[in-house]
Amino acid sequence: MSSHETRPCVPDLKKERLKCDFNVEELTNLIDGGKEKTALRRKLRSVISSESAYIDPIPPEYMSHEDQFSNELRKTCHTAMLMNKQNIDIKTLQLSKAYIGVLKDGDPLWVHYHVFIPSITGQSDPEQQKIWMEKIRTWKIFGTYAQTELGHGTFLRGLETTATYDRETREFILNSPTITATKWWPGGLGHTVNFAAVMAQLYVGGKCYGPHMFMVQLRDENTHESLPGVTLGEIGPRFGLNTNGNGFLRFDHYRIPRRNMLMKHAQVLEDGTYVKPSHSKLSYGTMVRVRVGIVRDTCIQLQQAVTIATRYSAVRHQSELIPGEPEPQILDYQTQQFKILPQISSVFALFFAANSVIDAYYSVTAQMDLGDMSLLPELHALSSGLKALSASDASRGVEICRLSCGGHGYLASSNFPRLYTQTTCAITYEGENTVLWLQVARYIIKSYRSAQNGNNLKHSVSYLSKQPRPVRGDLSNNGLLEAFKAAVFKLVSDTEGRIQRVCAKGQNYHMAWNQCSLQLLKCAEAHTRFYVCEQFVRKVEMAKGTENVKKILKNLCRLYLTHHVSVNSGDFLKSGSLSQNDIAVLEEEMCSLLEVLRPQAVSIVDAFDFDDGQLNSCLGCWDGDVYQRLYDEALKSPLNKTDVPEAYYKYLRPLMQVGLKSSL
Ligand SMILES: CCCCC/C=C\C/C=C\C/C=C\C/C=C\C/C=C\CCC(=O)SCCNC(=O)CCNC(=O)[C@H](O)C(C)(C)COP(=O)(O)OP(=O)(O)OC[C@H]1O[C@@H](n2cnc3c(N)ncnc32)[C@H](O)[C@@H]1OP(=O)(O)O
Ligand SMILES: Cc1cc2nc3c(=O)[nH]c(=O)nc-3n(C[C@H](O)[C@H](O)[C@H](O)COP(=O)(O)OP(=O)(O)OC[C@H]3O[C@@H](n4cnc5c(N)ncnc54)[C@H](O)[C@@H]3O)c2cc1C
Repeated sequence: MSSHETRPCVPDLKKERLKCDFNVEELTNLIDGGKEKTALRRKLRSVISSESAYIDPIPPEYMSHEDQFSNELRKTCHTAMLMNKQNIDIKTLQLSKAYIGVLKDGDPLWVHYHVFIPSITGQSDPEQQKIWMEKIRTWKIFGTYAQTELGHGTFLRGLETTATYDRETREFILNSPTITATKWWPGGLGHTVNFAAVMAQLYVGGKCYGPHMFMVQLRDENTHESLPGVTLGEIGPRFGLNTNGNGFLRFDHYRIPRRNMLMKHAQVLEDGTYVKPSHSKLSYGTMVRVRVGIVRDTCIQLQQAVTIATRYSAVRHQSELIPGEPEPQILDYQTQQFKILPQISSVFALFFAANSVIDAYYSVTAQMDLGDMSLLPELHALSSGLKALSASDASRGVEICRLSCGGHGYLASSNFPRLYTQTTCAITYEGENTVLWLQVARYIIKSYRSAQNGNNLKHSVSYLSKQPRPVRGDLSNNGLLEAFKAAVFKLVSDTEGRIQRVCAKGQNYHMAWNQCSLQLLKCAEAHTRFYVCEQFVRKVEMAKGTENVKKILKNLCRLYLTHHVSVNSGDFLKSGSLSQNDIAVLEEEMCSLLEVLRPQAVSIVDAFDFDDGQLNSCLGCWDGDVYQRLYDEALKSPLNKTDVPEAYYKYLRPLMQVGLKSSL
C-alpha cells in the first residue's frame, strides 16, 4: 500500500487510494530503476525543495519576457553553485525527475549540458577534449549546438555557413554569406553562452567536404561582449520554452585556429590534407544521442499530464450517470476512462522503449569506439523512429489529458499549456518527425529489399525476411505480436511494390518515393509501434515483483496492445492477420480493461511520485483541493489588485460617456 495514504486529501481521493490493491512504492521503484534510485531521487528532491532560491517572486506568467529569462537564468546558475557545493553532477540532477518544476519555461543552459558537452566529448579528439573540458568544468566555457539556419534545419547538406581553410595562417574562416545562412534557434545562443559547436560546410582548396563541426568562441570570457566578426541576438517570443534563450548568429569572415575543428572523426591537417571519417554520418552523432534522450523525456512529460488528469477526474463531479442519482466522478464515465487510461498505458510503453533504446545506444556506441560501424544504421533508424513516436504520442496524450479536464484544463494554473508547449516542440526539434519517419522508412525498404536478395537482416527488422504467418484466432500477447508483424510486413511489401510500379511507369526513383511517402510514413510508424509493443510485452514478462504489481503491468500492456490494434484495425484486416471477429473481441476486451484498471488509476499515477511543486497544477495537487486552489490562483492576477483597473478610466469610461449615436 502507498506510504502517502495517511496524508490528508479530499474524500474522493481518499476513497480512490483506499481501493489500491498493489504496492505503490514497488511500482515507484520499478519506474525509477530500483529502490536505491528512488531513494537517491527523493534525496535530490529534498535538497531542491528546501531551496528558497527556487521560489518565483511572482508567477512567471505575469513577468515580462526579459524578467522571465533573467529569473530562469538566476535559478539555473543557482543550481550549478548548489550542485557544486553538494558535489552532485548537475547533468545527473537535470535528467532526474527530482529537478522537474524548478525551471518553468525552459533552461537557458539545457543545450549546454545535454547537447554541447556531448558534442565535445563525442566529436573532438583526446587532446581537444582535455583543453575544452577543463574550461567547461571550471565554468569558463558555456556553449550551445549551432546547426540550424534560417534557411535550413532539416536538410543539413543545404547548410550555408562556410568554414574555409586558410593554409597560410592555418585557420578556418567562418562566414555567413546570405541572410538564410544565419544560425537560428540554438538554445542559450541569444545572451547566455560564450561558445558554440558550429556546424558549417568545410571547404579546403576550393573543394566542399560537407557539414563538419567547429568549436567557436562567440563572446569575450571576461566582458561577455560578442567578439568582432560575430553578430548575436535572441529570436523573440515563441509558442513555449520562452526562457531557453534561443538565438541567432552571423559570422563575417571570422577566423578560428585549425585545431578548433572537432577532429575525432575527420581531420584537416596543417597542409590542408583532408582525412575522412570511418563513416560519413559520424558528425551527426550528437543528434542520435539526443533523440534517444527525448524518448525518456517525453515519457516523463506524459507522466505529469496523466497525473493531473487522473486526480482531477476523481475529484470532479458532473452530470448524471443514472437519472436522479448524485453526480458521479467524471472518471466513472467510460469515455473519460478511454481518454485517460490509454495515456497511462502509453507512459509505460514509452518507459520500456526508452530503456531499451538507451541500452542499445550504449552497446552500439561501445562497438563503434572499437571501429565497428555495422550497427549504426539500425541505431539511427531505431532512435529516429522512437523519437518521432514518443514526441507525437506524448504531445497528443498531453492534449487529450488537457481536454479531459474541460474548461479548467485551459487555465495556465492547470499547467497543461506549459506541458503541451514543452512536449509538442519535441516533434520539431532534433529532426522534424515526418523527416525522421522517412529515414526509418528508408531503412525498412532497404532491409526488405536486401532480404528479397537473400541477405540476413539486423535483429529489429528480421521479421521482414519472410511473410509472417500468425496463427488464426490466437489473441494472446504473442499472437498479437505475430499479427503486428504480418500487418507491418504487408504494409512494407505493398509500399515497396507500389514504388516499383511507379518506377515502371517511367518515373524516377526519387519522385516515386515522394509519391509513395504517405504509405512510407505508415510503414515507419507501424514498424516502430510494433517495436514498442514487443518491448512492452517482453519487459512485462520479465518483470520481477509481487503478483499485484505484475497484474497492473499486464493489464496496462494488454490495454496498450488492444488499443493500438483497434486504432489500426484496417491494417490488420487488410493483411488477414486478424478477422473482423478478432477485432470485435479485442475491442470488447479493451473496454473491460478500462473497467478493471479504473479503480487503480489514482494509485498508478501516485506511483509516478511527483510532488505538488513539480506538477505546479491546481488540478493535479495531491490533496485534491482543486476549487480553493483555482480561486487562490486567480486572485494572484495583477488585474485583481484593484477593483477598477486603470484601463477602465482610459478606454471604457470615455466610450461609455460618448454613448451610441445610431440605434442598432
Ligand atoms: C543516450 C543517453 C541518454 C542521455 C540523455 C541525453 C540527453 C537528452 C535528454 C532529453 C532531451 C529532452 C529535451 C530537449 C530540450 C530542448 C531542445 C534541445 C535541443 C534541440 C537541438 C536541435 O534541434 S539540434 C538540430 C537538430 N537537427 C536535426 O535533427 C536535423 C535533421 N536532419 C538530419 O538529421 C539529416 O539531414 C537527414 C537525416 C534528414 C538527412 O541527412 P543527409 O545528410 O541529407 O542524409 P541522406 O542523404 O538523407 O542519407 C544518407 C545516409 O545517411 C544516413 N543517416 C542520416 N543521418 C544519420 C545519422 N544520424 N546516423 C547514421 N546514419 C544517418 C541515412 O539514413 C542514409 O543512409 P542510407 O544511404 O544507407 O540509406
Ligand atoms: C524549441 C526548439 C529548440 C531548438 N533548438 C535547437 C538547437 O539548440 N540547435 C539547433 O541547431 N537547432 C535547434 N532547433 C531547430 C530544429 O532542430 C529545427 O527546427 C528542426 O530540425 C526542423 O527543421 P526546420 O525548422 O528547418 O523545418 P523544415 O525542414 O523547414 O520543416 C517544415 C516542413 O517541411 C517538411 N519537410 C522538410 N523536409 C522534408 C522532406 N525531406 N520530406 C518531407 N517533408 C519535409 C517537414 O516535415 C515540415 O512539415 C530548435 C527548434 C525548436 C523548435
